[in-house]
Amino acid sequence: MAAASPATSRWVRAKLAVPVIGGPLAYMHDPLTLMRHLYARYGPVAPVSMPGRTTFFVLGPDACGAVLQNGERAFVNGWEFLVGPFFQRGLMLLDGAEHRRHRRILQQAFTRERIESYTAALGPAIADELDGWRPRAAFPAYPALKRLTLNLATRIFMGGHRIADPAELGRINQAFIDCVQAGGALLRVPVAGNKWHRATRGRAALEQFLTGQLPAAREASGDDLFSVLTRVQDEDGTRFGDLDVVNHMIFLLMAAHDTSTSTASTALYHLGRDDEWQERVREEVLALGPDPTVRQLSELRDLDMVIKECQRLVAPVPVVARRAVKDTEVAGGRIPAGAHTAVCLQLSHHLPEYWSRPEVFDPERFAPERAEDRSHRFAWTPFGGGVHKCLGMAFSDLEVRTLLARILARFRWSVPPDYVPPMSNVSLPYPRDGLPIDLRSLPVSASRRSPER
Ligand code: HEM
Repeated sequence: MAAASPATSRWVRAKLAVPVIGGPLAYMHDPLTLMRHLYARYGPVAPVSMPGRTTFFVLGPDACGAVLQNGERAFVNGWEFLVGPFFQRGLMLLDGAEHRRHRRILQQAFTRERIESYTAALGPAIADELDGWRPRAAFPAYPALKRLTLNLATRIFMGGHRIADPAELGRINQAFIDCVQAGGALLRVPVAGNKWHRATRGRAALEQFLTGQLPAAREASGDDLFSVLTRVQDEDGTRFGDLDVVNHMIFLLMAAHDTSTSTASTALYHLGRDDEWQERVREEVLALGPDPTVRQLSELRDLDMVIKECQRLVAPVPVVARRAVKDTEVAGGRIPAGAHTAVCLQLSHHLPEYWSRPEVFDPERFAPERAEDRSHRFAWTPFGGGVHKCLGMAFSDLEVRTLLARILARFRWSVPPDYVPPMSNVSLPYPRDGLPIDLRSLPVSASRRSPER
């Protein structure tokens, strides 16, 4: 791979040289530059000093694939350290036999029929939400998308138990933000007002809210995820207890809205810079007529390529966390027992060995004729791999497609050609400035063909 430029290498080296907090500082400032620098300097396994520990960064698709597949059973999940207290006992934080047992039960809530029933409500729900968007210059797209996807997640996943009161929704949204942001906290004990403290309060608010709704969800026998989780069972008839349902719901609601928001906001940014692609996917969507079904949307080729390209350029989960349980070797690099390990999915998406001009927005690279994502089994891994591979992949694909299709059918937007959003990388990446876009309604003649209600 091309070495990091001398200026960026100098910059990363300067940050890394700061004792104890240099690693997190370099990561938070620019994770991709850090990963490039480490890969050029150390190869597939690079030690980085973090507060209280050394974390081994795993770089490149061979090494990432080996850790994700975990053939030697040398790794367990490493999320506990980052977000354990706030997403405790969510599926991603479980291991071994317990993880398998919970995943088997949870899978019953993500069968094809269940996903179809969740997604049937997506179109009208998104249309409702978009009614509240007021087109203008510098429309803050990121917070609008985040509100929208959290509303969708609570509406689709919690059915009748959805949060109707905007103030309550605001509190719940903030509680999720606080829990996710704690992952990047340098001080990992609660001190009044710090990140850890806010996350502890956030977790308590989420537990209180969901526990309060639980009896109604049990009674309802509805088709929403919350009710379904109270009923699903594995082949031996094992079901979740109340605490399990609450723990899984907190993780699922977080997983379901932050990641989809990230993909949708990357798409608004790149389509806002590229009129040709924006028009091309709009034409594809409008050709389906006034009310496309989720199934029709799932067959759109250009929209598919755009979404994949956005998830390549900005992986919503840039790194997944593991911990070594024995001394092991990964792609020739040594990782000692007990070491925290950061599997750098994002770097694989940007390596010129696997992608032509990797920094360019070029959805056609996913077309069958080019299929750059097939250059390596682990070249494109926004959803991870191995036993923890994302359970919500199919749902999220349909959600993001429906969301973008509805936006394309209703609005046209742009960003200045030289605008690059300043990203926060404290936890999951998001544009710190709210991603201001110039949002306009489409002329009625165009939107008449749109999938409005
Ligand atoms: C663009 C959207 C999404 C992306 C990029 C994404 C990414 C990921 C990644 C990388 C992992 C693996 C974590 C690891 O290996 O430690 C994961 C796990 C998971 N995701 Fe997603 N996710 C998305 C949407 C969703 C949605 C919508 C849901 C639920 C409705 C969901 C539920 C889960 C669950 C339950 C796990 C844990 C699986 C396990 O540990 O067995 N995700 N996701």
